[in-house]
Amino acid sequence: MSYIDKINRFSWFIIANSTSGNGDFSKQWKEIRQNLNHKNLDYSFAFTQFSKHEVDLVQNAIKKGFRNIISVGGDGTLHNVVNGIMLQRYVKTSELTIGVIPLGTGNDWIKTYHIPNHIEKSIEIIQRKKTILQDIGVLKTTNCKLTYFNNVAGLGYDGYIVNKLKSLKRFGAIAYLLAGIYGLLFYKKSTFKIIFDDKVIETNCLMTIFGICKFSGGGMQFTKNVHTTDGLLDITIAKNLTFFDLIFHLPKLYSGKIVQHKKVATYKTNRITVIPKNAKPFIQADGELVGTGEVSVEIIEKAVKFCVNIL
Ligand SMILES: Nc1ncnc2c1ncn2[C@@H]1O[C@H](COP(=O)(O)OP(=O)(O)OP(=O)(O)O)[C@@H](O)[C@H]1O
Repeated sequence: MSYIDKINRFSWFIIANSTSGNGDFSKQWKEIRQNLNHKNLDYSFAFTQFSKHEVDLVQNAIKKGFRNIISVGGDGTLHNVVNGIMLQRYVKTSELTIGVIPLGTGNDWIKTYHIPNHIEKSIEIIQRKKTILQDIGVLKTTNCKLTYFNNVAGLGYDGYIVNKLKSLKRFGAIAYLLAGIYGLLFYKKSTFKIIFDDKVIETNCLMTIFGICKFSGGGMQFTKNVHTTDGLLDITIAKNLTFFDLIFHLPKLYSGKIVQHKKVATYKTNRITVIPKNAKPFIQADGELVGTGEVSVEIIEKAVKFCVNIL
């Protein structure tokens, strides 16, 4: 074991995004440091200076010998930390552990694992270090650009909402609902050709979702029977759903019962391609915009360890 391994095996490297969420970051950071010190966790930290800076920060930390990373922020910060891990070549990704202290607006990934949106409780979960080796998805978009995701990705209406959210996040968690309603009024469906296993489905489509975990869009559930370690994507094809279908079934978007609607089909697969026929819809991954138009998706089984709330 090298000197670096020895000093960093139990150390955490914290990557903090001061722009996440709508809280007073300096107050939240003070509370985080007090809790970490109180629990005697050994850590170093860095603040992101610009969007996607997480990728470089995580790679430098791994290069220095850190194997445990804490993401302080929302789903976007975590998404970028995961991308940094998946793109580095210093160490096997499954040897790396991520903990999350949620400070974001939607904080959807933590909901699948019952991690509370609470600084002290989330640090307790990190300290316990009960981990799950979770699957990670990979999207291939135009020009063969690869983007990894740890929660939910999709294209169509959900991508349109993510694009709209940029100007609404200052309103806090309600931004997701406002963007959703805006999308219901203005988003135009198009025809998608969807290819997986031995199937080719061509349909007028509101959106196609690729799920690893359960929640997206600030607490909505579009996926069915999610298992985060089964090596399979949970596909939801929301076909010709109308404005009225969605408004009348709004509670079902949050309870997950929307997947039972006759215009919604669900599947499991490990590889899928979606080709929009007459439009270039936005593609989102974990609430971040990653491209437009055609996309191919695969899953990497049991790729990264996450600290989760298992008693
Ligand atoms: N210093 C920075 N300045 C500007 N943007 C940043 C900075 N650091 C990170 N970012 C970007 O901020 C974006 C949003 O962060 P994040 O998603 O964590 O917060 P959020 O949008 O409030 O939460 P959620 O996604 O859970 O709703 C991410 O794309 C991230 O790359």
